[in-house]
Amino acid sequence: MQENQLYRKVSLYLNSLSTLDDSDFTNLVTGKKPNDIVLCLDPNQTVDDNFLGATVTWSNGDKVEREDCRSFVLKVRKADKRRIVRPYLQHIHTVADEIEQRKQRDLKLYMNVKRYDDEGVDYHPRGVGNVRWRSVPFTHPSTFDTIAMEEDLKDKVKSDLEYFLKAKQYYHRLGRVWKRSFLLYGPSGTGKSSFVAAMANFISYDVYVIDLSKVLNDSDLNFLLLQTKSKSIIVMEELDRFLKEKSTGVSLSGVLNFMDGILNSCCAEERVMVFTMNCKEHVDPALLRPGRIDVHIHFPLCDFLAFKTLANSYLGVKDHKLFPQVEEIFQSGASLSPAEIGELMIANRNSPSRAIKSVITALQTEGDGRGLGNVGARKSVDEAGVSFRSSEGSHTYREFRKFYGFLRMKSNKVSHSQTLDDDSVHKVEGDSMTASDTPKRFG
Ligand SMILES: Nc1ncnc2c1ncn2[C@@H]1O[C@H](COP(=O)(O)OP(=O)(O)OP(=O)(O)O)[C@@H](O)[C@H]1O
Ligand SMILES: [Mg+2]
Repeated sequence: MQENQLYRKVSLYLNSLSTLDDSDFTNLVTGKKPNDIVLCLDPNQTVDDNFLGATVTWSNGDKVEREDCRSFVLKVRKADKRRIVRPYLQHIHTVADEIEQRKQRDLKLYMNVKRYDDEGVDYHPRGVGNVRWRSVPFTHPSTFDTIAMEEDLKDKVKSDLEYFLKAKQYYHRLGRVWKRSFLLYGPSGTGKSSFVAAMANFISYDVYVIDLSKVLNDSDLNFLLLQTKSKSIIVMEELDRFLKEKSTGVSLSGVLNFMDGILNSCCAEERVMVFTMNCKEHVDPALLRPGRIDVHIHFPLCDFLAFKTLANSYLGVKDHKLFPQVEEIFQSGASLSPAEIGELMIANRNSPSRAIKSVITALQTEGDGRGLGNVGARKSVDEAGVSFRSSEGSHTYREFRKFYGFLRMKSNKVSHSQTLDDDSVHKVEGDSMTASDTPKRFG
């Protein structure tokens, strides 16, 4: 049920052969970029290749009953077969990997489609095109630079991702699936989805967005996971809403297994899983334990610092005579989401004063009091880099570490077994980061 990676590599390899240019005819296909032209082997076309002195011939396989099952046929002289087939296929792997490396990965955005239509007819009878993902080019412009967020927190996430990309052996030595899970939680319009796009652009991973309303049941969810490719971010948005409203055929245990079940061992390798919620207070704690969720990131409403970042991005102003008034209103407990502030600034982008006055008015009318619970988040984000809030407001950094393990950023030379005592100072040393995999109890 998974894509045959070798087919894709042979296709890349054949389309790179110069002998394809010498053919009497071939198919010209638009590549991923509008001005890309890709030569594609025609069903009735053969193309020769030479390897270790032997001539081999490739052609397209005949159409078999499954319309989506395409194939290539390789013809090798019997006398050459034993000598060249294996090294030749290795050669194809190498060349195809080099081509992929060279190509700026054109990211794709995959969305899952329903299994049955409204009349209950199976969209994907077994064996015929049962691919449940549809893809479009992923062109979201969001980057970590465009997200108004603590620089320190962004740096921590970037180094976490960079470390993850290089940590295959480390995870396997621990007997763990090489995957990383993030929970992004916070009110609407605070940048969660934009942050996912920034992550994808940062590590050049495709994005699979699971629409739980189109998932039939737990096994259907597993089937979708089975069809995802490595080097991808799998996103489950508004998970808290779905679990609360039970507006999906997927059960809590189905989600728990999706996050950390046995299927992960074969289909979650080299994947980043991201779950977004507006509020995690009422979510089953089993869902949030390390291993299911490795990093929690809170997206608070705006405070004055975030407001200034947005004013700089949207209006190009780093300071303004109205800023003291804005700061005072934020300190009185008013707040708005970055989305709301961003929209007001875009609407008045030609006049910074008018834009800032419109934000002041909005803070005084719609934003009054919304920021009261918000201040702690900023503090815990400052301190922890990975914020953590519970129903009684935000915990201090020390409490946070007691509950959810911690991200230790330290130089390679410090042994992994060392546990940091309560008073150790966290600092980023070198580029390695190890995350404790079992919650540490301190003190
Ligand atoms: N922290 C931020 N920095 C910059 N822009 C932001 C930020 N938060 C939100 N925005 C802007 O607001 C709009 C909505 O953001 P986004 O969709 O990421 O919010 P969200 O948290 O996913 O909202 P929801 O919970 O409703 O899905 C986007 O256009 C984005 O550019
Ligand atoms: Mg969103």
